Amino acid sequence: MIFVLGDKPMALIALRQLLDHAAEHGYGVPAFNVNNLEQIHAIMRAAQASDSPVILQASAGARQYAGEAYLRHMVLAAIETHPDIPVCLHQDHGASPAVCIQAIRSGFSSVMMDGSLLADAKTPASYDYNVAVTAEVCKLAHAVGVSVEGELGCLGSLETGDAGEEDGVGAVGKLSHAQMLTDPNEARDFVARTGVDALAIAIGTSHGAYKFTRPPTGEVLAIDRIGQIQAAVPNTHLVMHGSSSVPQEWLAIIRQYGGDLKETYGVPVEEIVRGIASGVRKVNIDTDIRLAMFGAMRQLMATQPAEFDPRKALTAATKAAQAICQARFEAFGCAGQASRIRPLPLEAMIPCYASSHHA
Ligand SMILES: O=C(CO)COP(=O)(O)O
Ligand SMILES: O=C[C@H](O)COP(=O)(O)O
Ligand SMILES: [Zn+2]
Ligand SMILES: [Zn+2]
Repeated sequence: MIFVLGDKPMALIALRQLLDHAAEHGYGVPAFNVNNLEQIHAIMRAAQASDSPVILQASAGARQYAGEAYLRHMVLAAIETHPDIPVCLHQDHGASPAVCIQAIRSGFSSVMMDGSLLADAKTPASYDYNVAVTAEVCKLAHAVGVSVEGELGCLGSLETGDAGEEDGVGAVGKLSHAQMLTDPNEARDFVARTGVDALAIAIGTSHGAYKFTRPPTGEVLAIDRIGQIQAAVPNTHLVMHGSSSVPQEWLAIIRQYGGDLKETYGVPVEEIVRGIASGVRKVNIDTDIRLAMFGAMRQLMATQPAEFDPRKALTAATKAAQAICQARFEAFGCAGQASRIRPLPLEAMIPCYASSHHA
């Protein structure tokens, strides 16, 4: 949506328009979680420096942390400050249609209805439940031009069967491999029955810092399955959750300055790039920003013990996060794309959803 404040145009974009562009030009867009001013600064500065379009995503927890109005106004401030950067504001892991409706009311241009779990965000849901809630959200969101991401399969570790609930979004207890790997045939049926614009898939990634106990092989990170899913739903944009790379450099800094993080490995950037070549268009990243910010703050506080201005620690954190964001924009092929996109008003998107799936 291009709208004008004073003499400044500003660009909010629907996820569908952004990912259609990414599909057409063969790149992927990182979707970074935001909770506060510094994370938004870091992402927007990295986007500005690399001419990249942006997906800012907020969890229900983020809106609770910041407060709905604060979050909304901080994102509006980002859009006002960077009028030439298309910004998609996306609800991450909406646990129910109600959460998605609240996000739409807040001005989000995209919502995720995560119906792979029940509304408690813990209990694996039936396929029929997932289809029903996702189709309901598509009907309501598309009517006002807002895009929808659905999810099929539960995120979890193929190494252990644990779903890993540390971020408050994830199944409890053990899951079977069948629950943790998206089935291509089911994906075809799911897309046809719901009308989702983007589909989050389960391929062995999980949220948080503890994804793999050793650098992942194809046994525990099923990148090859992405191609099979894409062949079944060639016009649907695929989404990888739990896609932090868990940089060993930041783990080392956190440990050096007193942190207690165990040995762990994330999703290598080159594996994400392979996923993008197979149809992944949105790549969710939260943990990497958390690790970089926390590492930078620990380092600053340990090395400058006389300092007491919180802005010093937060500036170090912002710079560390910005570097991670910029590296991901560049690796995923986003750099240079922002200036090639003309965001449409959400109203103009309404007929696009009704027409056959994706251009
Ligand atoms: O998937 C995510 C948010 O939806 C974030 O994943 P990470 O925990 O790997 O950063
Ligand atoms: O999907 C999980 C994201 O990392 C958000 O986590 P959160 O619920 O702690 O904000
Ligand atoms: Zn889920
Ligand atoms: Zn996620």
